Amino acid sequence: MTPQVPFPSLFALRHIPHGGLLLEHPSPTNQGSSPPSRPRTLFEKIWQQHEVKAATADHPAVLYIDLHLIHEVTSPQAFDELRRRGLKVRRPDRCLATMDHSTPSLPADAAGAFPYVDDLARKQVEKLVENCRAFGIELYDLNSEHQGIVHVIGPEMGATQPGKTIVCGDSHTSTHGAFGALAFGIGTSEVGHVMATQCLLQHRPKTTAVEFTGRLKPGVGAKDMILALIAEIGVGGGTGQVFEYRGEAVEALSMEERMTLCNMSIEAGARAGLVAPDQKTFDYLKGRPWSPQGQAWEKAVARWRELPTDEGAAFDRVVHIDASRIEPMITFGTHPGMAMPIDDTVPAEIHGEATDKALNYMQFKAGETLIGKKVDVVFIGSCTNSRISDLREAASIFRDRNVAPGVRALIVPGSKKVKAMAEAEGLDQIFRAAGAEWREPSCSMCIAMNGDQVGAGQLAVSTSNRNFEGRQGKGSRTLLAGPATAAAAAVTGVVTDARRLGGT
Ligand SMILES: CC(C)[C@H](C(=O)O)[C@@H](O)C(=O)O
Ligand code: SF4
Repeated sequence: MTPQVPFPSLFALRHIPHGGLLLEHPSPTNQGSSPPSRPRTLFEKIWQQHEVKAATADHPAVLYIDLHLIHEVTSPQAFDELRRRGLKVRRPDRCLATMDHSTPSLPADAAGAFPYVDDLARKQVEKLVENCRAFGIELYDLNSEHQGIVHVIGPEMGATQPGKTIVCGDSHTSTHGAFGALAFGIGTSEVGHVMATQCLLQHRPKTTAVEFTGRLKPGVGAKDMILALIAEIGVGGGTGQVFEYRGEAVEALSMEERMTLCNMSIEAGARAGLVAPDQKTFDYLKGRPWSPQGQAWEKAVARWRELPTDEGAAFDRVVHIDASRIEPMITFGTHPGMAMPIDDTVPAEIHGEATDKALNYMQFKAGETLIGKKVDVVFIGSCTNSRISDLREAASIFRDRNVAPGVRALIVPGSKKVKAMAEAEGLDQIFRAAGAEWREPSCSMCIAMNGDQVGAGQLAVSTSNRNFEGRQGKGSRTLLAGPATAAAAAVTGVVTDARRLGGT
């Protein structure tokens, strides 16, 4: 019997902009857990391998967690709770901590002191050092060559691997799904729970296959794919779901682009996003510090090859997007679903929701184009777009050009490793010569917790993932876009379609 799919009304009422890229239908069959001989999805395989105890009528399932990523913002109360109860971290070897949110993007002074924005930020970071030491957890602190944004360093270190369950007290944990890991954000009390038990109580999500058919046009990337998807299905379109991104356009993406895609799954409300592991995944992971080595590597790859969704496996829902029709995207409003092709005009409503309140905040009018709007700040960074490929894309536009007068351009690599790689290639020289600021790894202006802010009323083009009111600083106005669009805005001083500039 086909179960009810829980969100048809949203789709029935929804306005489908840009010529209907999307067709949506529930797939014919769907059952709960059953014998392994039945074709299974990637999600089901990981879930079944990690279900310590199945859900009952009044109790969620108990799920074993392979990797717990930790940062300074959502861990202090969890550690306090362990202390209060006299508990240890059950598997410190399955935890990995870094500092990113409250950490300065400027280097230490000559005496080795870091320029924290305030005492709270300093205390948060110091507390993490103290807690990781006390509980025996590996930490990449500000002096470590491995430090960086939590969702950048996990994959980079090879800690993120196919088939793992990965959690972190952070909503963009979905990023790690790019490797075929079931990865999702958890709350602070759950952080404590996982620390103490290495398990988590979870309600089983539904599955959605997001099929990107066809190939992307030149000048269109993973950020555009995910913004196009969220614009189509809405910020609630993935609620209660795990997305599996599939199809030709997804297979063609690099691992870094797949991370960009999975990163913003949560912005559609999805619990997690997945891409099936393939040769690109294995090639990316081979030889990384946390990756299996020697014979263990061959065994792991053999196991990982079993993970992709079986032929004929059923999803609860299938969404089709024609990738060949996606244009470079930009947001115009105050959530990531308020996004449109960069050449379009600002709509008066989206998904049946009037946009007037958002447009009022953004100081835009329905019917106008954003092309040519004067920009104050450009931010290239965040766990969405701060990896080496993003910086290369941006550098190709900055090369032999200058940041436009009156524009502040801030470029923040996602990790120390990304920074070192970029510097080895001379990308920092390109950015600096253009007049951009080249910073130290941190979340920086994505969330404005470390003092890097967009001023009140200023308009920013940002490669990050959230454009909520005040997200980048009180009164800040954010346009989310990919690295090429952000770089093009920096060098022209206005919102620009990067394809018109060349260089990408
Ligand atoms: C601070 C943290 C809890 C938060 C999150 O969960 O995502 C942050 O990373 C964000 O991007 O808003
Ligand atoms: S870069 Fe931004 S979105 Fe990513 S973890 Fe940091 S604050 Fe959250």
